[in-house]
Amino acid sequence: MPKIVSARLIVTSPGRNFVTLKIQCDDGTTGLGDATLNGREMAVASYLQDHVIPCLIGREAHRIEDIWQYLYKGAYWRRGPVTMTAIAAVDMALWDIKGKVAGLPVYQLLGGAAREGCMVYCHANGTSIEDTIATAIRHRDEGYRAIRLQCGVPGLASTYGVAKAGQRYEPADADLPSESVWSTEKYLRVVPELFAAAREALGWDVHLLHDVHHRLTPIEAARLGKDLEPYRPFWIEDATPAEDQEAFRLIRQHTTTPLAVGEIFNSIWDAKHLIENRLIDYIRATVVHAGGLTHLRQIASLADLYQVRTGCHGATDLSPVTMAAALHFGLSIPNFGIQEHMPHTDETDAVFPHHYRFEDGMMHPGDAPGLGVEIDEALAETYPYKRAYLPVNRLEDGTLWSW
Ligand SMILES: O=C(O)[C@@H](O)[C@H](O)[C@H](O)CO
Ligand SMILES: [Mg+2]
Repeated sequence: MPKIVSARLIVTSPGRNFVTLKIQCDDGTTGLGDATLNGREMAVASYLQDHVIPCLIGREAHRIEDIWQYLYKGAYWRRGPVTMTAIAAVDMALWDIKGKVAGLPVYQLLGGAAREGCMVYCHANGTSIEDTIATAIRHRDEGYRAIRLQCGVPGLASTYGVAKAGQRYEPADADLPSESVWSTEKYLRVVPELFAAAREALGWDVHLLHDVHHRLTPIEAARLGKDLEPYRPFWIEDATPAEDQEAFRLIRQHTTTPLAVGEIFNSIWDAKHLIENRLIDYIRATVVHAGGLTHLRQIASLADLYQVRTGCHGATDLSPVTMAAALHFGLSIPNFGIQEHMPHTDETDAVFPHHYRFEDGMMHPGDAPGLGVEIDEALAETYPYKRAYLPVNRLEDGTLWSW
């Protein structure tokens, strides 16, 4: 049985910041785990370095469940994004090690392929409706079967998910959070126009998605869901802030547009009420922020009882290690729905050589043992950490609203 002899962190910024945990065993096997918590990266790095790594040394790497329970229950302070991201990093690295020792890709350890590949959706972000649709057409021609549409809002400056000409939002350049102005009224006028134009231009054979980024009230979200119904969106995401989960009942009473929630969830307890009350259709919890494969599997199993499917978060602030883990997971579970795919920069792909691949709108994790991702540490060192944040938004009168 391989024993853990060392564990260390690699922090690199080849476009965005990534925190990676590398665990090494006495037989020489190494495993990688993603520990990236966008905008709060160093908090997780410290949690691992100062508190978790000392507890790992000498443990049997194959005892994944026991180590998970030890880190979760032993912390006393259960749940929370920092804790659960740190546990996720350890968990991913241990599955990677188990796969390498067994000579099997992780999806085989999870039960084997339940489908041929994972359908992914990409992003079409534009400054205008025309611009967004031109990007969407390009992505469809690349083979994507599902596309998330976000466009600039006339009269508003750009913010995350809403771009304006000459003001494209660049998170990695912001040393402090940038501030933008938000207007729900203006936003709610443009999204149905975008979807109408998109169906006109793209037809009905491609799935269309939209992310609201938690910026609406329940009745506004209900209105948006109804307005989009004629265009059959695959989902609207994060329609309202999910702290108030009963809000989704109100949205549901008004619209059959499918709802996706959960990229900021870190525990099955965040998702339980929404799933058991059938208030959502897709759960977006991810490997990296929801306690790793060990815990995400529990969330997906609960969701499966209620025909809620997965739609895991996959933005570029989740590292290629998470992308690989998500694909092993998605390939093997019964209730996979869709996986987000925002391609990383070439620099990031070079730092994290990997075996996953995109073909014909689907992704596959590949058949290399373990997760199938490595890290080029010398190259990683050439991209030092740079503090970076998501933006914040205020209403036109200055009230702080959302990110
Ligand atoms: O659904 C998405 O891809 C966005 O909401 C991203 O999650 C955001 O950049 C934080 O990672
Ligand atoms: Mg989102």
